[in-house]
Amino acid sequence: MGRTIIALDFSSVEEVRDFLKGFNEPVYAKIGMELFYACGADVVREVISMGHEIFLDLKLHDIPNTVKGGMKNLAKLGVSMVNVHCAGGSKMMKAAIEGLEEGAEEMGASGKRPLCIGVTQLTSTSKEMMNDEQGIPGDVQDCVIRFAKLAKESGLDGVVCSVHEAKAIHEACGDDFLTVTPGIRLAGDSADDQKRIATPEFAKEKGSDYIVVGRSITGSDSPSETYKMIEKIMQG
Ligand SMILES: O=c1ccn([C@@H]2O[C@H](COP(=O)(O)O)[C@@H](O)[C@H]2O)c(=O)[nH]1
Repeated sequence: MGRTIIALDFSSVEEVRDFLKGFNEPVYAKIGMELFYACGADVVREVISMGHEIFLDLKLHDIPNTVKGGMKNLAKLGVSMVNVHCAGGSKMMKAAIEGLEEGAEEMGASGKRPLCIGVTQLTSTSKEMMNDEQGIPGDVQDCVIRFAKLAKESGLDGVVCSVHEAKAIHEACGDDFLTVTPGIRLAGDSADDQKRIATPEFAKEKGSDYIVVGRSITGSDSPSETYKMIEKIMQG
């Protein structure tokens, strides 16, 4: 599977089917709140049955017991990757892993624990927002590294961060610790609501393990050609 995860930010299964029809190869697809809240687990099962791999981006953030129960059920869907907010703390992150392990175990031989990654600071968050609204002083990178270390200590497999922090995270947490980086834009694209953006070329240079690309692919004239062009950069 590739290193470019396509964000399926649609509101109906028809749009998903129509979009994926244009791809003649299995892709790594991300299902987030918009699609999941509209279509539920059925759309996850359907996209998996088409041969695609799924990052289920629901960003759990609740008390440890609730996150554990939620993750136990998500593990039974057959997705490859799920996530939590690191701000939920180490107990919550450990509970997430326990839930995933229990869910995968209940699936028997067919159940492999999904990878679990922690959202550090959203790529739509700037230094000013972090300082003034969240009340966290300092640079975004310092906060992101602190969360990444906490996620690693809690047993997570990696983090969601921006490309700008990927290299420092690998230095602090090791090359095996995954960096999954949204906020990707092609040269000339609008940043939209994203603040910490980067091109696929820069993501490759900084060692992002996976990039997450939504609108630059879904809004392009030829999504499958744009995907192939981006994936070629990541594989290069
Ligand atoms: O910090 C984060 C975490 C998740 N996302 C998600 O990635 C995609 C990005 O979409 P674009 O259209 O490429 O901006 C979207 O589904 C977000 O929910 C993120 O952007 N930043």
